[in-house]
Amino acid sequence: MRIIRDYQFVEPSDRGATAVIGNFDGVHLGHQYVIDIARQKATELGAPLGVMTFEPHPREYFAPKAPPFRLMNADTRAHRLEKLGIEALFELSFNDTLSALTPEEFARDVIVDGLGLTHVFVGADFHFGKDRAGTPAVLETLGQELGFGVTVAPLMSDDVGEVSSTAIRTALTEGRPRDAARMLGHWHRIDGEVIRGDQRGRDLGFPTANMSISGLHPPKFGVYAIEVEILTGPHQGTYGGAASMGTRPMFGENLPNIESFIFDFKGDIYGEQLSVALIEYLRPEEVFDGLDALIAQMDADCARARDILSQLAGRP
Ligand SMILES: Cc1cc2nc3c(=O)[nH]c(=O)nc-3n(C[C@H](O)[C@H](O)[C@H](O)COP(=O)(O)O)c2cc1C
Ligand SMILES: Nc1ncnc2c1ncn2[C@@H]1O[C@H](COP(=O)(O)OP(=O)(O)O)[C@@H](O)[C@H]1O
Repeated sequence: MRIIRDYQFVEPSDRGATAVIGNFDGVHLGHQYVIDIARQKATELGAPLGVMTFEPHPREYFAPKAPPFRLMNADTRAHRLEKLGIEALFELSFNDTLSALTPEEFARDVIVDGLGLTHVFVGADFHFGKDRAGTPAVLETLGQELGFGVTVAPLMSDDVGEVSSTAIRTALTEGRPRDAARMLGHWHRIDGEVIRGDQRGRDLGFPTANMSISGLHPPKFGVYAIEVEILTGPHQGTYGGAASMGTRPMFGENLPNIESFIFDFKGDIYGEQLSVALIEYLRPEEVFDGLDALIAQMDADCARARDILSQLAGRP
């Protein structure tokens, strides 16, 4: 997958692609559905299958002080899109210039002159351009005037309701990772590097691989049954585990993070890339009356997590 960040400097060989336009936060089943529609059309046209997205997320750009809401960072999103067979990722810098373009300017400067797209795809609720003035209907008109194809995909829902990044965030905030997974088409994962903590875990008999969740939408704080993938280094593989997400109130005031105890594993994984899937919420973080009580509860958490993981029939 080629990543193109500046719409004003595009190799001639990268022109002529198709692109699904959106933020793709979570790369959920709704996103995958539009990508499937685009894949068919791209094949028909003999054009590369592309995605146009924005970094930072426009909401982060307009409200930089608002609490973090993203389900994934740009790297994880790119990785997921690549796995879906996207050939060209137009990850455009969302800045003063881009945000100030009117719908007409966006179509002319970015879609046509900049990227030379042949066909674009958007969801029915797509808005674009200064003041969100552009609608799918406006885009269709501009496509006719300027000579690019436009497909507007209907919004996807499942038996329970609309599939959206917002609904996924709510499920995670409420401690319902299985509902999030149903809309994502895969478990919600937190990806990142294993960083050093207070080196306390090993003394408790529960060494934990710590990862920052800074910049990400925080799922409900508490203890989870997890599946861990170690993506780099000599210990690569998939393991079960139990993790604590939050501020570790037993040990003073701490920044929120996720600490994963990996079952049946010994080894040094500092600095390695980990992907932690949230499977089931077990309980809130608590302050216990001493370390023995915490350790007894951690034993019980792990027994429960093992039980839950043993009953998983593969993917959600
Ligand atoms: C299964 C599990 C349950 C946990 N439960 C709690 C808890 O209820 N309250 C709390 O303050 N910390 C809890 N923790 C976090 C531990 O306090 C933390 O992992 C430990 O302090 C090690 O920190 P370190 O990795 O920075 O050394 C839990 C951790 C795990 C793995
Ligand atoms: N079963 C395990 N689960 C998680 N980490 C483990 C495990 N066994 C060894 N480790 C290693 O121990 C480190 C965690 O030990 P810990 O005492 O909790 O220190 P820290 O506070 O730095 O996380 C992990 O980052 C990893 O390198």
